[in-house]
Amino acid sequence: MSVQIQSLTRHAPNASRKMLDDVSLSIEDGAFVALVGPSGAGKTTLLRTIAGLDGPYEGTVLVDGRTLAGRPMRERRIGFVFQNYALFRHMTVARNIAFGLDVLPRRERPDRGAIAGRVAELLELIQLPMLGDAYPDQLSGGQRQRVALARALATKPGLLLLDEPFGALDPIVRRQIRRWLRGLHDQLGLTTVLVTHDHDEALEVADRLVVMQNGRIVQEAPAEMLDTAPATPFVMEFLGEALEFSGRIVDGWFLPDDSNVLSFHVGGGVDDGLVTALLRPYETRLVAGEGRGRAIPLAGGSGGLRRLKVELGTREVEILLVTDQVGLFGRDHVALDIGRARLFRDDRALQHISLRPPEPGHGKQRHNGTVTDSV
Ligand SMILES: Nc1ncnc2c1ncn2[C@@H]1O[C@H](COP(=O)(O)OP(=O)(O)OP(=O)(O)O)[C@@H](O)[C@H]1O
Repeated sequence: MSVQIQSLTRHAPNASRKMLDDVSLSIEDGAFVALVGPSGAGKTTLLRTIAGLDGPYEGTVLVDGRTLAGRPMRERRIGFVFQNYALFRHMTVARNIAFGLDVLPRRERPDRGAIAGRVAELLELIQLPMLGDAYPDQLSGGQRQRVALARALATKPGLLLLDEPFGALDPIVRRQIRRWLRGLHDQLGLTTVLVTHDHDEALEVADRLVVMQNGRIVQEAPAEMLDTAPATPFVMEFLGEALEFSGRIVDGWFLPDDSNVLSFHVGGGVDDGLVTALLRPYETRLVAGEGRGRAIPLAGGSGGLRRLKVELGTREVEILLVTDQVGLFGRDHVALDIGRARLFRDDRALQHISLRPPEPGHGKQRHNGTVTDSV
């Protein structure tokens, strides 16, 4: 099932504040989309609006090309799972799963045998075939979460809306269940929208991320694209630790304010002026024999990366460096190469720079008018 949202705005009840502010989003049939962003960004509000649970709003929300208004819940083919999975404690797992079918009007309700068959099928699907007679209190958190998913799937929805469904689980179970969910999504041909705070979770499970902030969509893109070409500094920082360097563009070069950071060529067509450069700590490199910086190894680091403190003179930054640069640790007279930085002006990316392919000879840096090879 597809979802089309056009210019959606929602105000907080009895307030002029906008919970959603001119949101437009298109989710194609079969997509797995994650809504991410800080607390209060509007993720839950957007999800509930897609489900037709709340109103009123301005704009258009179409599910499979039709508005939900006036369509009874059971015709909408939408499954919902919330963080507090709220299974009925006095009902067995099987009765919980069957609930959505049991409450259908008589003429639409499958007969008892068909419901029992569907429940058995779903118990297999969630890999808990023996637990139909158990009660929720007898299950682990991860098992309960799978039952909640089975309950949402009982009426064969085409669209699955998940609001922080794994929030209460420990990290290991959380990782297992999200992989399982992704498999289920593919197997059943669902369209899934997942709200999560956790960008790692979103990156692992979803095809596309929608980053929200203050009721607006800041950027929507496949995960890799968000990291290579974040639209704003907020997106860059939301996705992981980032180092910030201020500077200026002059004649196609980025000239950093820190004297022990190397300038780099950004290509033509960029207006001169102030910019901010952001990059990941593991995207930096050290250049020996240039500048007056000092690199000091720190404890920690993983995956073949060592953590270092680099004293730049006016400030210090912590970077991650591949261990084969070990010869530089503890050396004076180093400079920092930040040629992989994304550049921003007025809080917006200079996209043509961020998306530029690596230039041949990357590593040739000009510093104080000279060109050196970086390590
Ligand atoms: N019933 C309500 N009345 C007034 N304001 C509300 C109501 N529900 C949500 N809001 C406000 O709308 C904004 C968006 O809230 P929402 O719950 O959608 O954010 P969220 O991104 O899902 O946050 P979280 O990650 O903390 O769940 C917030 O500023 C919140 O305070």
